[in-house]
Amino acid sequence: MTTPHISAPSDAFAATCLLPGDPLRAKFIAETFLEDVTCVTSVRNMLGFTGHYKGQPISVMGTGMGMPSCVLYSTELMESFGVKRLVRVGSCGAIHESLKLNDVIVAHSASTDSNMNRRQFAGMDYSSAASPRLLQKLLNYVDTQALPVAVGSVFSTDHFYGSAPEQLKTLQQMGILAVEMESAGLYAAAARHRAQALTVLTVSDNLIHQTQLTPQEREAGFSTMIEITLNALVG
Ligand SMILES: O=P(O)(O)O[C@H]1O[C@H](CO)[C@@H](O)[C@H]1O
Ligand SMILES: O=c1cc[nH]c(=O)[nH]1
Repeated sequence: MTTPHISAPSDAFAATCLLPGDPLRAKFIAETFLEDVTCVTSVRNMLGFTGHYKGQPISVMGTGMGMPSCVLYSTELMESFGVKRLVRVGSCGAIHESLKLNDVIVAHSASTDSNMNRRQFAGMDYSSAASPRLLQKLLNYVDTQALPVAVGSVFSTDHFYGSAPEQLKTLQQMGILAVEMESAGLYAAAARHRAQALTVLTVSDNLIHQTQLTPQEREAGFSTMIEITLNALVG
């Protein structure tokens, strides 16, 4: 099976696929956490892998940055490779006072300044929400293990460098935890394909205190988030 952006056998992916933005984070996750790993696609260096975690098949593939790229790869994975559970494992900029660098967030919903979802929703505002089942699975695991994970709404923006101070203030007033660039599109694409999606994030930047992780930490860090996500999914 070949799609414009993924070249792999039609059964190359597991039904559950982790989706980091960074393809090198996908490689790190595959090599660090999965067993029996095969690299199944590398078109444009957007690396995808399939292996096993605690005996269960799991794939991991980069999506690139922003909603157009993430929705493109997610759509091909759902339509042509049988992926049914899509779990974004990304980085984000925290805007909530309670959050510190490296904290883990689960996004139950995602607002956006993008027009992508409106274009597919007859000009109306779609309510982008996580799969209740996946969210429940993750929260059950987190509660059982008493892990400090924040649950709330995030903001998926088209502009990494475009956040005006007044926009951040508006987001804070609505209780948004953090800013990232994909979840609103991913949640809507999954709904359209009757698939399940969830986003788990690690705080890489604090937009209030102007602190941030290094590029190396963004590529190869985030082990806490990955372990929580994998253990929740196979539990
Ligand atoms: O670390 P990833 O998963 O790429 O996620 C965040 O990082 C990128 C911006 O640096 C955007 O894709 C944003 O959503
Ligand atoms: O989209 C993102 C991702 C990480 N940090 C940010 O500030 N924004």
